[in-house]
Amino acid sequence: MKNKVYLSVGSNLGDRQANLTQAIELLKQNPAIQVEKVSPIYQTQPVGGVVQDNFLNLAIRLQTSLSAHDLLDAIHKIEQDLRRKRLVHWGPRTIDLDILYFNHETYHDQALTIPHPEIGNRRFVLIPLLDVLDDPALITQTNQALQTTPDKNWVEILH
Ligand SMILES: Nc1ncnc2c1ncn2[C@@H]1O[C@H](COP(=O)(O)OP(=O)(O)OP(=O)(O)O)[C@@H](O)[C@H]1O
Ligand SMILES: Nc1nc2c(c(=O)[nH]1)N=C(CO)CN2
Repeated sequence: MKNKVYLSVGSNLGDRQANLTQAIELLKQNPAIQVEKVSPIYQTQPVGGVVQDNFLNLAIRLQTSLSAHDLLDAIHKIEQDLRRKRLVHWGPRTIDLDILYFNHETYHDQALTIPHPEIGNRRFVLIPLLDVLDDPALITQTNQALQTTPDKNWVEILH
């Protein structure tokens, strides 16, 4: 059985664009994952009060035969892979992958909260997500969230 999943991906350290590209490549190399659509890359103002460099963010729509928890494990491996590689060659790099939606299922346990609780508070999630959504109900919900979100941080498409 295939599961439809939306991910949010972000990087704000090192070669941010290469980090995003490598994360997508590693997802594609997993035979249990089919990447269906990748949003454009957006440059985004850091959210959360920590003084740090601007992020690059994107969203992904994929199909997978993995369970939500197995997908989380796969995502953690990708994060570790990229961090480890960068530690060796170029010093620390960051990549973060969050599961936004997994079908229409809800998870709330020690490892996973789905839908991701911060979706509505993050323009850097909502705007790329709109580029990859193909579910009319989620498109309506996401457009509404974009209009009502308290987040005022800028998000600009990267040229
Ligand atoms: N929907 C989800 N997607 C990814 N990780 C999740 C999710 N729900 C819970 N987690 C847990 O969050 C942990 C990762 O936390 P992390 O330090 O990356 O949070 P963060 O990226 O700083 O914050 P945020 O999740 O708000 O973006 C993972 O180990 C995972 O168990
Ligand atoms: N713009 C932006 N801000 C953030 C991001 C991110 O991906 N983009 N991720 C965070 C921790 O997950 C905290 N703040």
